Amino acid sequence: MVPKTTYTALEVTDLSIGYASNEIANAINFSLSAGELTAIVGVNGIGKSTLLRTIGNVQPKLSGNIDLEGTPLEALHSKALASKISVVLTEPIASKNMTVVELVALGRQPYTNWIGSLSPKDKAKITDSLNRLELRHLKNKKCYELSDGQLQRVLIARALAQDTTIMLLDEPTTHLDLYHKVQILKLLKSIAHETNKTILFTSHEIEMCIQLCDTMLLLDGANNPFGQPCELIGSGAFDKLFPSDTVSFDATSGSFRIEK
Ligand SMILES: Nc1ncnc2c1ncn2[C@@H]1O[C@H](COP(=O)(O)OP(=O)(O)OP(=O)(O)O)[C@@H](O)[C@H]1O
Repeated sequence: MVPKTTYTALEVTDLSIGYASNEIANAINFSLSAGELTAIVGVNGIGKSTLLRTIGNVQPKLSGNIDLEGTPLEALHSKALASKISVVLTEPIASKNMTVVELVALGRQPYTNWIGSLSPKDKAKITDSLNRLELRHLKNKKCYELSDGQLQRVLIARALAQDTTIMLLDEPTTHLDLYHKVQILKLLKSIAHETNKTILFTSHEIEMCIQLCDTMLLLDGANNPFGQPCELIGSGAFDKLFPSDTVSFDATSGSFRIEK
């Protein structure tokens, strides 16, 4: 277990995101400590994936600031960035012909030498990631032989092997059944708390996030409230998320109720 140190791992200030001149969301402000599990939630098309990709430097911001451990994102060179942020996106992977262990080993690329040979430290990180994601028995399987849930765990293992301060995941529980959704979120929580990594992910599982996350960012196209789930519930942040004649939020149980 990595000793807990609290410092600001990621700070987002007055961020505006979008595509070319098309602004999708603005006034995004939040700050994440090391060892924190945080979900970005909000309705379809509000900009959750766009925000995650912007923080991961996959696409440019429109304006505002993104600071990683006090350094502006744009001041970091790609190699330094790859040792600070790992990103798991929803796009299908091009390398399904690889074995599980080969794909996880790709996470070590920022650290390997010019011929890409793995040091004992690289091998230890790969083994640790496979163990933590319960993938040892699958390590020699081809990725195309895996179920969606198993592949999701492999992609998280690759990001974990990258050993970055911050892990970004776009909808890590899509396609999974209820049990495996909970399993993945609990796993992410244990990784964040036990290894002091900051994990930020997008999700539609708002009720699950309320129960399992340390903090949540609710993209709502207006104020984008951020805080601990209980604070967001207390401030009524979830109440207007969906049209109340269809779905309403019950603050006592922290769950949504379908209006019949
Ligand atoms: N490559 C792109 N070019 C232009 N606009 C885009 C692009 N990708 C997404 N958008 C638009 O940006 C907006 C936000 O999309 P985004 O995928 O970030 O939302 P989201 O909250 O993640 O949605 P969902 O919950 O449906 O996954 C949408 O209106 C979408 O049409």
